[in-house]
Parts: sequence; C-alpha cells; structure tokens
Amino acid sequence: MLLFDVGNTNVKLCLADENGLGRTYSLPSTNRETSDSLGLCIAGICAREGVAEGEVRAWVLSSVVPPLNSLLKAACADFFSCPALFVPGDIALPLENRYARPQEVGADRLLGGFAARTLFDDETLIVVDFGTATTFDCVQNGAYLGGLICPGVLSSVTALGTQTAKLPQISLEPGGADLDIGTSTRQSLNHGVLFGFAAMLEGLTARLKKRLAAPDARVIATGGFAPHLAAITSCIDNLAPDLLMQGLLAAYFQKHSPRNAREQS
Ligand SMILES: Nc1ncnc2c1ncn2[C@@H]1O[C@H](COP(=O)(O)OP(=O)(O)O)[C@@H](O)[C@H]1O
Ligand SMILES: CC(C)(COP(=O)(O)O)[C@@H](O)C(=O)NCCC(=O)O
Ligand SMILES: [K+]
Repeated sequence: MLLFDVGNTNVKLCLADENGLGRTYSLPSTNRETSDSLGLCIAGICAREGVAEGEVRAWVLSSVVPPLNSLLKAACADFFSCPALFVPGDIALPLENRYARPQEVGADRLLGGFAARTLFDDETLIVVDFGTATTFDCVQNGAYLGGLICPGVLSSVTALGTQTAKLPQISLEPGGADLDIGTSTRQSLNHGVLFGFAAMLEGLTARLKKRLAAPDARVIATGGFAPHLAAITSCIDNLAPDLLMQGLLAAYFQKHSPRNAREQS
C-alpha cells in the first residue's frame, strides 16, 4: 500500500505492507500541484523503493486539504492501477465519533485517536499533533470525544514574522532543556515560541486530564514539531512520529485482512 497523511503544510507518504511501514517522504502541500506532478513524484518514490506501480494494492489516505483530494485521486487513476481509499470516507474507522457533527472533525484527528487506541490500551488517551495547527484529541473508553485546536508552531512564527516590522522569520532550533532569558531577538523568539508551546502543552494536558477525570491519561505526541517539544517537557508519555501512518495501516487491515491481501496480490 501507499499511505498518505495530507496535512496543510506537508503531504506525508510511505509504502507499507503487512510487515509494517517503509520510509516516510514529505511533499509540500502547495496549491501549485497538478495530478501529473503528484503522480510522477509518487511513481518516482515507488521506483526509488524498488516497487512497481502494479505492485501497489491501494492508496490509503487521510486528508484535511480537500483541493488535493481530487488531484491525488486523478494521480492514482492515471499512474497506478489501484483504488484510492480515503479514511474515514471509504474506510470507516471503528471508533465512536462523539463530535456534534461527526463529519466536521478532521480525518487526521479521528485517525490519530484510532491509531492511539490501537497502539495503547489505556482507558484515556490524549493525542497532541504538532502540525500546521496544534490539535489535542481525547479518546476515552474507546470513543473519540473531540478536543482542542490551537495555533501551530510554524504558523505562529510565520504570523509573527509577517505581522511585525523587526521580527525575522526564524527556523526553530531545538533549545536546551531549560528556558533562557533571551539576549537577542533570535534567542528571545526561539525560546519564547518553544517554551511558550511547551507551557501550552503542559497547561492544556493538565486541564484536559482534570476535565476527563483521568490524571494518568497517556499523552501521545506526533507531528513535525513533536520532537522539539518532547525534548523540553516531561508531559509527553510517547513520541509517535508515525502515528497516523500506523493508523492508516491498521484501518486498511481492519477491512482487508492481511490474509486476504496476500490472496489478492
Ligand atoms: N522532521 C521534521 N523536523 C522538523 N520540523 C519538521 C519535520 N517535519 C515537519 N516539520 C515541520 O513541522 C511543521 C508541521 O509539519 P507537519 O506535521 O507535516 O504539518 P501538517 O500535518 O499540518 O502538514 C511544519 O512546519 C514542518 O516544516
Ligand atoms: C485542525 C486541522 C486544520 C489540523 O490539520 P493539520 O495541522 O494537520 O494540517 C484539521 O484537523 C482540520 O481541518 N480539522 C477540521 C476541523 C475540526 O477538526 O473541527
Ligand atoms: K498533522
């Protein structure tokens, strides 16, 4: 299979089969893509991995960027001979969705909750995804309860850089474990953003645990900036960079058991 996590900054994709996940590649989620640019790039990735297009059983996708969905469907149809299956549209997630309007929640958030529940057997799980936005998602007693949407790390830095005359766009360097009092603009920004998000993470997970009456809820972090935060706070129990990919694989095999998959190949 080819698994896709389509986010607002990056499209992450990786080859996978019943033995697990291959290397994850990251493509920019730009609106300049065409189905040909995507199809050729994805076919090139398969070639680099020594996988012929005909060997790909299915594309399994989670997407929160609707304009890319039709391009990816066309790329799959034009360059591959397999179905493009969207989660949860084509492959339902066996996780009760308690959102007031269930279809409103981002597929990535539901998938993250499903993946966490598949990987961990704690009664209460809090998934934090440090993506374009920072999302907090709560799973309790096997149901997805919803959560919080906060500004993302890079979105905040970008906004600050564009809204101010003198603040540069910075690429966040992982700080040391302790906050420094900034003595330069760059250091003030770097530590302000990194430790500001760490405080947000610590504060919100504490409040969510109280609200969920689950002081020992497991906190699982994923997304591009998760490693930076995990280095400076102790409130993350598990760093799971491949959480969504693991969720896509589990969702696929919930519906197509590996035995069937072997029979189909
Ligand atoms: N391996 C990485 N190391 C550092 N930053 C990363 C990495 N992967 C992604 N990022 C950054 O993390 C941010 C969120 O990326 P990502 O989690 O892919 O967002 P989304 O899922 O919203 O597209 C982006 O600004 C991206 O540049
Ligand atoms: C909150 C999100 C933008 C996060 O997406 P990402 O940061 O991964 O690009 C995405 O989950 C989304 O579009 N959600 C729909 C609104 C909701 O979940 O309520
Ligand atoms: K994401």
